[in-house]
Amino acid sequence: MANHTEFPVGELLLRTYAKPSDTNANGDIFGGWIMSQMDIAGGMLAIEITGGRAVTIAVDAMKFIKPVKTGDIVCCFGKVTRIGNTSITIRLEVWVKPSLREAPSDKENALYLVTEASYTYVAVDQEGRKRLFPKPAQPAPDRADT
Ligand SMILES: CC(=O)SCCNC(=O)CCNC(=O)[C@H](O)C(C)(C)COP(=O)(O)OP(=O)(O)OC[C@H]1O[C@@H](n2cnc3c(N)ncnc32)[C@H](O)[C@@H]1OP(=O)(O)O
Repeated sequence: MANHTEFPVGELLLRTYAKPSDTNANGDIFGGWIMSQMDIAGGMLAIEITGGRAVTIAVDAMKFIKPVKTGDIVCCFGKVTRIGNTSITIRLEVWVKPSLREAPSDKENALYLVTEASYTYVAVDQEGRKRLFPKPAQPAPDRADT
């Protein structure tokens, strides 16, 4: 997978927080909940870029790097890495800002990478059949990259 950097890839697509109801018996957040947030985040970008309905066809290279705790602020960043005829692939990263209760110092309060993956979406019509979509004139904005 891509090299890890100090900064998130692409733009901020979704920001939420992890609730006690999203935890497993160890008190860590379920991987499935994180995958779901990533799917929602990438799906919104896919709809924007393909100009209509889009469905998830594949998830690749999913890696859970660090656990997420209850109260953590969960930020999904994404960047389009491939545009096909009917599909697009988006690299998604989840970065966490620890719960303020547990992060007394500035350093501990910094964002850190917890999960990464590539999600592929297919543009579909109202009947759920794949559809062609016009390719964007230029790559999607990459506001978080400097
Ligand atoms: C099961 C669920 O409920 S999952 C949750 C939500 N997702 C869904 O419901 C999607 C269910 N899947 C489907 O309905 C169908 O697979 C469809 C309509 C999305 C696509 O059906 P098909 O016409 O058979 O797709 P096809 O195999 O031709 O692939 C379409 C595009 O996806 C790409 N693709 C297919 N498989 C993969 C894969 N494993 N990884 C990456 N891209 C893939 C193809 O390369 C093609 O892209 P391109 O046109 O840009 O070159």
